[in-house]
Amino acid sequence: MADLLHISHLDARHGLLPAVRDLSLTVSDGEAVALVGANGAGKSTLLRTVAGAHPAAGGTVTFDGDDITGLAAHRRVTRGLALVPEGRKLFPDLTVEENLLVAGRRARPGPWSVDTVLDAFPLLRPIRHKRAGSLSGGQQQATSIGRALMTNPRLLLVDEVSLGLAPVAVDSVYESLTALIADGATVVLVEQDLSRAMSVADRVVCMLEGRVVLDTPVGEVTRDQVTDAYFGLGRAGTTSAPVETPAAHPTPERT
Ligand SMILES: Nc1ncnc2c1ncn2[C@@H]1O[C@H](COP(=O)(O)OP(=O)(O)OP(=O)(O)O)[C@@H](O)[C@H]1O
Repeated sequence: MADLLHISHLDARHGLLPAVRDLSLTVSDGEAVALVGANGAGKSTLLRTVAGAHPAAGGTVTFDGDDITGLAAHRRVTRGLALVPEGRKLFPDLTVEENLLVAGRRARPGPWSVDTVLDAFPLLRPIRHKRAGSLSGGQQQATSIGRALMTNPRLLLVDEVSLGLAPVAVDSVYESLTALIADGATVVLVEQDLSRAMSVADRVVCMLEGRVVLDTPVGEVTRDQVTDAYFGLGRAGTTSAPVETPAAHPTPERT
């Protein structure tokens, strides 16, 4: 598989606070990567920096062979990068369909249209004329992913896929995501539910304090090894239960 995204020695800050530190990562065409890590590990900042929504303080982002480190976010969209942001960020007064159509105005040529999005996310079909602000969390997440698909991305970055969703909504969103991945979509998804993440991804990348501490094919790592990396326990290979630390997310386990 060819490299689609290559991140090299990337730094990103919030004021003086380093959120992403000297981070290097490659995503190949057709790969599904689960990006995991505790609260504050830098996952959202990394995705936002790749999408151009946050400035890089150092390093480079190369997409399909071109250095896009200084490129405006909307130009990255036209090159095929789409971000589903944390918190969905829909237009609450527009309907589902209108939210999709707005994104479609920046679309690259490709298979995605309102109809194909509604096929991929059947839960949206009966509510296509409802205001986005009136939807449940799961409906909003599906709309937000659909909106990103409308740009016909080559790489889909999805932040916090299941955060705040009811279990039945998580099932539904993942059913659609799984089908997209099976269809060959290139996806990086940030997910706090490790089991979920590992069930759909080819590779798992774990961040801790702005750095990658684990980057491995899903089939070559146990859930406990990922949990250890997640908590910075440095004892990958053991099968001991996770230990709560103040920096850790309270619910890495799927309940
Ligand atoms: N807008 C901001 N202003 C200041 N600091 C920020 C801001 N956003 C994030 N940070 C800080 O940057 C670091 C990385 O945060 P980031 O949100 O990227 O991590 P994360 O892994 O996505 O965590 P979470 O799961 O909580 O979203 C944290 O220390 C966080 O407090």
